[in-house]
Amino acid sequence: CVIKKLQERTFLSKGLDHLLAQLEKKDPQNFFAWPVTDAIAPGYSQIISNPMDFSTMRQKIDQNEYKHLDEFIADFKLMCENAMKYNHAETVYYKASKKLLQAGLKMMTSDKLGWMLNLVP
Ligand SMILES: COc1ccc(OC)c(-c2cc(C(C)=O)n3cccnc23)c1
Repeated sequence: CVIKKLQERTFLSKGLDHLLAQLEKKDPQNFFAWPVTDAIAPGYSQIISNPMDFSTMRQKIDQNEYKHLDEFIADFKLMCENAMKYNHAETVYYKASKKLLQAGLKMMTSDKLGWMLNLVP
């Protein structure tokens, strides 16, 4: 019923809020906090067709755009993979994104989160 759907929705967004906060702590330099601009990364918008960053993920949580945990995980992976595509392997950004991806996926795919995987069918 509608009430149950709404309850599940807020339950999921509470869980995603918590996950996002944990992920943001793993980016102390705030390289992933905001959209990357062509001003700071020449040609970025030509190379990266689907940009993603933590502030956009926050917006999507607040607008209930994530129906499942795996959609949230897909955006997190997209954000990290963009950084590994645009930046060369020896850059601080490539290294930070590789480390963030590994630590983030480890945290999100642990069995502790099983309860979130089947929320909001
Ligand atoms: C040096 O301080 C900042 C501050 C914010 C940034 O992105 C939001 C970035 C940044 C973040 C990135 C990424 C994530 O590719 N990047 C790539 C090239 C040049 N700068 C960046 C760097």
